[in-house]
Amino acid sequence: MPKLPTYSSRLQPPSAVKRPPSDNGMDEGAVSPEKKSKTAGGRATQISKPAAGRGGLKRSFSVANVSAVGAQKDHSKNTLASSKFRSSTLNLTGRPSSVSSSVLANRVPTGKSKRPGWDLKGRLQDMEALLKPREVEQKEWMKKFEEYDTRIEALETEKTHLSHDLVQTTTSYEANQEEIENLRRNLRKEQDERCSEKNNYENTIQSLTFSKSNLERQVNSLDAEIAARQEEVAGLKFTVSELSSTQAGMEARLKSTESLLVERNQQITEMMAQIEEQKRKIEELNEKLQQGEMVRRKLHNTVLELKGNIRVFCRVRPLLNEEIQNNANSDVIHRINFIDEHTLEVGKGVVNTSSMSGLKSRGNNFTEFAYDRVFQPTATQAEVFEEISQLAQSALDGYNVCIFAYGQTGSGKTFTMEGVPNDEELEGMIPRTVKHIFKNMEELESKGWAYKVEASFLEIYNETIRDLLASPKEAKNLTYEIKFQDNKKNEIYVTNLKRIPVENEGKVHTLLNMAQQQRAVAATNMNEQSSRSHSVFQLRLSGENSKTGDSCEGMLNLVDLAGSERLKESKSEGARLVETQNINRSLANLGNVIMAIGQKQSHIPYRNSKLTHLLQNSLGGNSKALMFVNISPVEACLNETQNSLRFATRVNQCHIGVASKQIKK
Ligand SMILES: Nc1ncnc2c1ncn2[C@@H]1O[C@H](COP(=O)(O)OP(=O)(O)OP(=O)(O)O)[C@@H](O)[C@H]1O
Repeated sequence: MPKLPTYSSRLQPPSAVKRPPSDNGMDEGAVSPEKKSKTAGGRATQISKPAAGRGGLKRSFSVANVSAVGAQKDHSKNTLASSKFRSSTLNLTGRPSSVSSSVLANRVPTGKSKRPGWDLKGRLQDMEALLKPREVEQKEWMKKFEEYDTRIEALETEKTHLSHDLVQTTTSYEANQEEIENLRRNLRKEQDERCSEKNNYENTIQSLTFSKSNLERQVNSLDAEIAARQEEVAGLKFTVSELSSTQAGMEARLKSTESLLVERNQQITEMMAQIEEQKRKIEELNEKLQQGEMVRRKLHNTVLELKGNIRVFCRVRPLLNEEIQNNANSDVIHRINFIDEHTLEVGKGVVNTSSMSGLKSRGNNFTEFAYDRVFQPTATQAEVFEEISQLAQSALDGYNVCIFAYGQTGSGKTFTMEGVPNDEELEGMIPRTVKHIFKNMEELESKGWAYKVEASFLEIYNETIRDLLASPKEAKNLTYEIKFQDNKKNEIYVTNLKRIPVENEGKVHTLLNMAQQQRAVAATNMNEQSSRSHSVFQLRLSGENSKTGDSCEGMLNLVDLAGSERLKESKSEGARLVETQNINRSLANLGNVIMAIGQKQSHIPYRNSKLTHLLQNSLGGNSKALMFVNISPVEACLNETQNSLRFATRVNQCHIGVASKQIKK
């Protein structure tokens, strides 16, 4: 495309020419004053600028009055006119401009000489000749400009249309975008809904599938059940038919049974009569049994009476380990001869063990002692109890029974009475008696006897009574005195002393353990030894016979006496001396009481000691007593042994009368 002609600042387009607003939004009036002033000063500024938006069309023009880029078509027309005019501008100095000169130089007819200065006419002709092609050229240019203008106008119009289209397109694009967005949103919503619907359907399908499989299973089991029922029905049908035939047989048998029944009824009536006869016989036998029991009791009592109401058993304990060592490692007892099961002899002579008979022969200075029974060191607890078990029976029959162990300290009294705790073989007379009593109580139950058992356990130390079944806290500030229950019954009791009901054998063991603990506490607190006190275990047995209406009340006293050392032998002093004196006094009084009873004295000195006072009812005429005299086999104890044996002999010689049964009133 040809370049647009430039405008000369000096050849401005007519001011009347109407100019459109510039492309960049600035109209002619928007030309800065600075530029206007510059233009007014006649100074022209050449600006060469690409005509943007005009299809790459470039124009070069003066900005004397027009500063806007991309002038409109009117403006273009004016500028073209100016350009035509400018092109023909002459240098007023009489010389053509450099461009025009060359052009003119080109137009001056070659071969003609240069007109002289004065030939103005000629020169004017030359110039007109030169201008003529210019005018033609100018017309062409004008035509071209007009074409350009038309084209520009068309382009402008097209542009306007395009802008309008663009706006419309943008609007519709935006509307479309919005609609698309809406559609997308709707689509997403729809997708979500469909998705949740799909999940719901899937869940429903799953549960339906599960239900279906369940139902299938049910159907299967029902099918199986139906099959089983059908089988059952078939079986039942078979059974019914069988039963029907059986029924027919049964009916036939029933008829025969009925006749048999009549026969049997007759037999039963006969048997009933026989049973009545048997019952009568049983009652007769029961009566005889009761009478037999009474006879047994009487005979039992008579046997004991024949044995004597106070009996004495002597028990010699074995040498203990330490004593064996001191006895030249021998368990041979040198100072005691066992003659038979009733007799022994004790002395300082030499025992001859080499006699032909095998029996130890009597040496010099031996004294013989005879008792109801003599137990050698080898005698077991069970063997000893065998001999006293009848006394336990007497307590159940309603007698007062007293079993006591007498002997010096360490002679085996406690071993005999209590034995070794928790060792069945070595348990002593108290636990064995209790066991025997409860066993007999059970047997007597079948004969109509029911018993109530109460236990007390006390200790007499220095003539003071202490309750071994009461804790120190319970016993605090309590005094224990021996009193008569009432004058009629003559029953002795100790004030504040605990009486604990005993339902079984086990309870008695608990009480024995409790008593042992109390003794241990007392021993620690008061620096005393158990051997320095008398301990008395009492069992009250009240029986009633629901068949015969009989009743009885027995009392069993099991006494472990304090050591019987003589004052001289004990060499005690101070508090121990007082203890020993008290013990000796009470033991001597026990002997005196027994003597007085034996001699049937009018006054029995029961009240001279707490022990005899307490045992008054069990040492009197209507009681049965047994004394163990416990003997130590140690040579060094020989004197005490002899003293004990002498005391026991005195007791053994007493006849304390005929025991009488205590009938409960
Ligand atoms: N028959 C026996 N068999 C075996 N050991 C016995 C026998 N008798 C007593 N003993 C033992 O001899 C020792 C003294 O016995 P025990 O304590 O019974 O004498 P005690 O006369 O009660 O003395 P204390 O008056 O001091 O209470 C104990 O170790 C005991 O186990």
